[in-house]
Amino acid sequence: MNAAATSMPPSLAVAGLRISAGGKVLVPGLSLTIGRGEIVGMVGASGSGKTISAFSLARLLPDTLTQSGEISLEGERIDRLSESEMRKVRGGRIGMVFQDPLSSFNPLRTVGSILVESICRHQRLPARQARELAIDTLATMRLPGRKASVDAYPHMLSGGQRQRAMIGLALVNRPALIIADEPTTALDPTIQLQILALLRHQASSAACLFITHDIGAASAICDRLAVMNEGEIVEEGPTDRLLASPTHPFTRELLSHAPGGARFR
Ligand SMILES: Nc1ncnc2c1ncn2[C@@H]1O[C@H](COP(=O)(O)OP(=O)(O)OP(=O)(O)O)[C@@H](O)[C@H]1O
Repeated sequence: MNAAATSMPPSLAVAGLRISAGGKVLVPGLSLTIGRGEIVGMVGASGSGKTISAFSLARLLPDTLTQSGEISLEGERIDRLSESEMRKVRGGRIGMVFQDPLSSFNPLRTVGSILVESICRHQRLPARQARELAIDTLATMRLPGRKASVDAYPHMLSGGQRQRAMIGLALVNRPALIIADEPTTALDPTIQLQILALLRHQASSAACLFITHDIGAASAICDRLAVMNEGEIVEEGPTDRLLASPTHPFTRELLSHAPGGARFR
């Protein structure tokens, strides 16, 4: 790594993130750093705080939850931005992939028009160029028949194709950070592998936070794992090291319950 690269701030740096619901503290003080091109898997049992932590990075928590703490994207404190400034960050510098693209995509809009709108808003390209970029992006995501996919409505695509389109939408504006929350949980295992490989390959220049309860899926694509329990990261380390020699009792328990363990490696 050269001197310029080492002096660059990480893509994401979180320090002292605290999330509460009324008087109840759900996440007491989370700190996490993700470098450019790195994929970090946040794993843990249901209710351990993975989703609320991920959503808080994009400031997407419901009004019933409050957050504090520092969130920096490429060195810029985004926790200090106004809501209207955050709207430019979401979909632009932060791309998001959720479990169920059918409920995230507007059913009345073609997949292409959803991409075009996002490209025009964040890259300020004219509509014609935006449509070309949408077509190219969907082709890169290996959706069939170039123009057929761009003009398809979400319900016309299979679950796997929809998820590819959602990854395309998350990546099209070349974000600094991708938040992928259980992106393959609803898909069958053979498709899961393809989608994870696509995410790994296409997200190569962004930082990616991959939320899952499936340690096998995390081990397939993550450089590092962060194990969550009751709102705290109890263990963090390179994927191979953490899977081979977990030190925290909760990590050991999580691994012992993983069906097939790290089955993709
Ligand atoms: N809107 C809310 N109001 C109050 N508490 C909430 C709210 N949303 C989530 N919680 C609580 O926050 C905690 C963490 O929830 P979260 O959804 O982040 O867990 P998770 O690790 O993502 O679980 P899962 O794998 O089941 O999605 C849980 O105790 C949950 O009940």
